[in-house]
Amino acid sequence: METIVTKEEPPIEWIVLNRPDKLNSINSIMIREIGDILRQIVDNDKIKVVIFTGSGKAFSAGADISQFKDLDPVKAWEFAIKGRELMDYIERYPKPTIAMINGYALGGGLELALSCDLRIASQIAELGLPEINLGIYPGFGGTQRLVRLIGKGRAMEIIMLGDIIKADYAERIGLVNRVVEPSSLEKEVRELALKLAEKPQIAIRLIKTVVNYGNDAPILSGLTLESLGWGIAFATEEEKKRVNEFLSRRSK
Ligand SMILES: CCCCC/C=C/C(=O)SCCNC(=O)CCNC(=O)[C@H](O)C(C)(C)COP(=O)(O)OP(=O)(O)OC[C@H]1O[C@@H](n2cnc3c(N)ncnc32)[C@H](O)[C@@H]1OP(=O)(O)O
Repeated sequence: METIVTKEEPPIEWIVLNRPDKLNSINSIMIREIGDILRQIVDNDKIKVVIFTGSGKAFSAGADISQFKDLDPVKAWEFAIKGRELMDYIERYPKPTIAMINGYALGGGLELALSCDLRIASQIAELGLPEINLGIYPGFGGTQRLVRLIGKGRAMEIIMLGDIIKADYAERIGLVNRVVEPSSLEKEVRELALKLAEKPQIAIRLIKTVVNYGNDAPILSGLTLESLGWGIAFATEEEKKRVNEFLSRRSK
């Protein structure tokens, strides 16, 4: 791999964006390599959680702007589709994903974090969608995912002004789940991942399916999906084991 470093630490797979001299900006090679590693590990049952982070002082400063100068409208469209399809794949990935935001998460970098299930940020992280300052706007799904995550008013402010915001404010508006000290970021994220890995994996997968597909559908369709998934959970060993354990403890 040229642009990422991966570390298998079962039950965790670490994917480290690794172009620190370019603040881990996302080029076509990185898009391909992230997709490749995710496809490689998707059937590996030892891996239960995927963590994305960046090397050096950034999570990622966004799409690689140096690639923009060669883009005509059709190539720009194709680049945006490739990036967006990767983000869609991450959002719908069958294993839980965490963005460990160690520094700048800007533009396409923040859009990658938005595709993850959870975002944990260092106190020194800075986030934003500054594309407007380049005369463009988020093209890896940010216009849609940010609105759904934090609401239209706040999303419009972030997308239209393009300001960089601090981690504490990002936590207050629900853009990140939690902010932690830089020195304890890795430890806290690892603990969170291990906690997630202990949960019944089929139920986790059902939650991801119901929440993600339900969120995009009219509420009655989402609720119907919820009921169907709920029924499927009753076909799992984990459900039987955990419900029986609970009931047998109470009958003693
Ligand atoms: C076509 C589909 C597009 C999909 C939608 C996505 C769009 C985008 O993401 S557009 C990019 C949005 N991001 C930005 O506009 C941020 C750009 N970067 C900065 O503003 C600054 O680098 C900074 C504030 C994040 C940090 O500043 P500083 O600490 O002073 O560091 P440098 O500016 O010196 O950066 C170091 C090094 O990294 C290169 N670099 C930084 N960001 C990018 C980037 N997005 N693309 C390419 N290269 C980037 C920067 O050029 C420096 O490299 P050298 O010039 O070789 O030293």
